[in-house]
Amino acid sequence: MRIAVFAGDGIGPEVTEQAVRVLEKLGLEALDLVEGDVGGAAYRKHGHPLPAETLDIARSADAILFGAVGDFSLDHLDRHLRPEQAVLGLRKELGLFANLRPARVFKGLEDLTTLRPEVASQIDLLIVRELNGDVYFGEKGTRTLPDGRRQGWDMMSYAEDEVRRIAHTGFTAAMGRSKKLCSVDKANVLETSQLWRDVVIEVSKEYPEVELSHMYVDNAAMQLVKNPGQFDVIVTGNLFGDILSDQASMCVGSIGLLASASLAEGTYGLYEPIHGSAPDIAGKNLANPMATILSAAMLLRHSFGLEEQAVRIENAVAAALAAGVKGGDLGGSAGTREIGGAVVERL
Ligand SMILES: NC(=O)c1ccc[n+]([C@@H]2O[C@H](COP(=O)([O-])OP(=O)(O)OC[C@H]3O[C@@H](n4cnc5c(N)ncnc54)[C@H](O)[C@@H]3O)[C@@H](O)[C@H]2O)c1
Ligand SMILES: CC(C)[C@H](C(=O)O)[C@@H](O)C(=O)O
Ligand SMILES: [Mg+2]
Repeated sequence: MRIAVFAGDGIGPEVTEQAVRVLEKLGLEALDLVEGDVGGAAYRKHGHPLPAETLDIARSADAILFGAVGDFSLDHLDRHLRPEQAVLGLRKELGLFANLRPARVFKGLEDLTTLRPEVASQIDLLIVRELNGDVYFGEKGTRTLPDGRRQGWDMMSYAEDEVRRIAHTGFTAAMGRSKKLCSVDKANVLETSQLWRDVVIEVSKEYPEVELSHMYVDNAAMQLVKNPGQFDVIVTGNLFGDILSDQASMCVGSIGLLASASLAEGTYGLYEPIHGSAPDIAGKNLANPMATILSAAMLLRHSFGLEEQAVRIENAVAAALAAGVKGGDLGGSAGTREIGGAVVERL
């Protein structure tokens, strides 16, 4: 089992190191980890955030464990050279169209979220975010209008096949959970969203057991705070899914807890925490590595079918939290390495 490890920038290397410790401790047969450069780190070394060598490594592997990319000191570069292009490029080049972002409250954290405990404790949801389309990948630019004003523009679009395949992912996920799917859009304003809604309704005919609902994204943001327990699976576009998943992370305690899987057709996937490179805490042993460790669990489950080992990791994280092992993000004092060690001990 060949896993590409792309640690990236900021806290990326710190949190990835702990996830690798966990994977190594499991004693998996034929574990083959191969590192590659991405993001700002790759730009500084090779002049590109996603060098051809890295893409080759990704293609030679069965799955990718990804840390984070982003470096504010490189934000002046042309967009195609900015660190974030590494993760965007991998998603597009490798056809990673389905982004699964689960959020649930771990035992013992009910009092640590920014919601009231009785509200937060209801959360066990999955955001299915489309990852290859939307305003992220449309044409974009800046231009000067005839009257001299500068204008930035980004084209938002979804083609029906793009909506259809993520809708199937959403319905399939709902079938495996409590058979409730909420499609989030902005169909009251956007044509892109109206097509999204129409296609989701068409696809729903193939899943008569699933209860489908629709919600506008502004309301969804509000409902996630008011009554998040109402959601099971949410399916949504690239931009709305990005925003709602950061919001969901605080509803369960911290962005340092939310893992994700970015899946292609088949078993190939990229697995990463939903957070970024957190330059404000980088290099200080302050980052919570649990989101990355939980992403490694998703990797074992989705790309290798190793359900038992995935559950071992998830249980070890839950046990560490229940024992009070918490980083600064959760009001505790455990450092990145200590948290990694606490999980490893409990595997
Ligand atoms: N997939 C990715 O690689 C990815 C995702 C999001 C942002 N980014 C990039 O990361 C950089 C920073 O972006 P940002 O500040 O908006 O978002 P961020 O997620 O990096 O950080 C937001 C806040 O959350 C905190 N935080 C994040 N992860 C944490 C962890 N594991 N433990 C404890 N605290 C944590 C940070 O300290 C910060 O205060 C930018 O360059 C952005 O483009 C990359
Ligand atoms: C870094 C950025 C391109 C990325 C996104 O917007 O998808 C990030 O915010 C995420 O959630 O993975
Ligand atoms: Mg994001």
